[in-house]
Amino acid sequence: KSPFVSKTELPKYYQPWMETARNVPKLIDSHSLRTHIHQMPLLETHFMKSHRELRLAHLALSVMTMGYVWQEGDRDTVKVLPRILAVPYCEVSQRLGLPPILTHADAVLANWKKKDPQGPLDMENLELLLSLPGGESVRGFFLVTMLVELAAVPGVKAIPKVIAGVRQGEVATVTRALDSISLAINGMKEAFKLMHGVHLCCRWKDNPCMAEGLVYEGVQAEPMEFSGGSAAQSSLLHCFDELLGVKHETKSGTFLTRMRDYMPPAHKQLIQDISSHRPSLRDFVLERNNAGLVSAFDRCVSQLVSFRSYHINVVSRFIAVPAARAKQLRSQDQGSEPDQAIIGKAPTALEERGTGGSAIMSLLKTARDQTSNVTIHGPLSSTKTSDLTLISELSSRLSL
Ligand code: HEM
Repeated sequence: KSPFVSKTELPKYYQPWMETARNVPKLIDSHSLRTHIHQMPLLETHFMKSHRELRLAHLALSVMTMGYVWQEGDRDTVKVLPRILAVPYCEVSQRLGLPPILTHADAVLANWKKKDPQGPLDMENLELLLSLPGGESVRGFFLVTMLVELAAVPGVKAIPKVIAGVRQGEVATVTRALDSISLAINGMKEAFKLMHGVHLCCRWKDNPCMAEGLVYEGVQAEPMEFSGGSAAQSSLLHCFDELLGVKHETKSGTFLTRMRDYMPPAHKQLIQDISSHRPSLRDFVLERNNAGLVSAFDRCVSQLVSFRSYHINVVSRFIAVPAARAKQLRSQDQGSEPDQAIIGKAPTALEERGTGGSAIMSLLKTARDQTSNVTIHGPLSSTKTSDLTLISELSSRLSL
């Protein structure tokens, strides 16, 4: 079987889950999802055998849980997830080694299918298996992120070639494999350009609307806390960072390391394997001091920096600027009608976290700058210019 196929159906026994999960946006619209979930049967999880079935079940249970918690927006969240969801959700999560919350591995990696199975993997021919309220913007957000993942595939496949080449001392093999990686990272940035909106997945960790976390009824009496879905949970950049020897400083490093607990264990293991190989790629490049090899290495770093710069621009455009604008309007407290529209659309998550906006921008910027530090021929001059204008425009608004 091709690895690029998501499971789209569960055994018939699980129909109540799949039917409810497919209707989450509609049931939220009619404010009836919670009532609907209370009427579902408590299902056993042992009829699911394969990894892909479990991944689809995790996705379905995650979507229902997100809908259940946020049905009334962030003003009326719940403190307890009923056992009908909580018990099977935690069982499935445990079998997969994933936390019981919607992760990148659910919303993006296990959540798509081709409309025409013979057709291409592109936006027109892809659809989500399950969605959340937000229509086209949710579709675009998850599917474009999936296309970014897809663009990275030749790069990920080249990593073992780099490692083998380093072990065997083959400069030409390593150079060629590094070229595939920089090409793939460039492709990731190109795919990212299809992104036209945002969707913030909510969390019950460090979230003022759910300061006490969430009790998973029938699992444990104490509330649990989990971070929300984010592409920081994608293994891609972690893999490339480890290969190139990028060392993240304490704060962003702690965050990124925590995000690895939100990945399927095999992904986390891959990152660890890449990081533990010796001699390290960077040491090999320094030791051989071959001009072609050094520039292939530096091109990879440069592409990774450029991807992170583009990401910073996207986050500025879609989150930080609208959040700052909405905050400003809200503090004036009497917006005109168009102003109210801006307030309504802005992602409140950042505003309400107070310093959250600037903390996130600073985390992203630090991660980008740490990447730039691993070049052999010194920090990259081109890296800081592309988002400089936006950042300085933002600085005044967000006191970065
Ligand atoms: C509209 C699209 C996107 C927005 C608004 C966005 C937003 C964010 C935010 C706010 C963070 C900070 C950490 C957090 O709160 O989780 C973050 C981190 C991160 N995001 Fe995105 N993101 C987007 C798309 C993507 C895509 C498509 C990728 C690549 C697959 C990606 C990869 C990352 C990575 C790797 C981090 C960790 C920081 C780093 O390693 O540089 N993001 N993103």
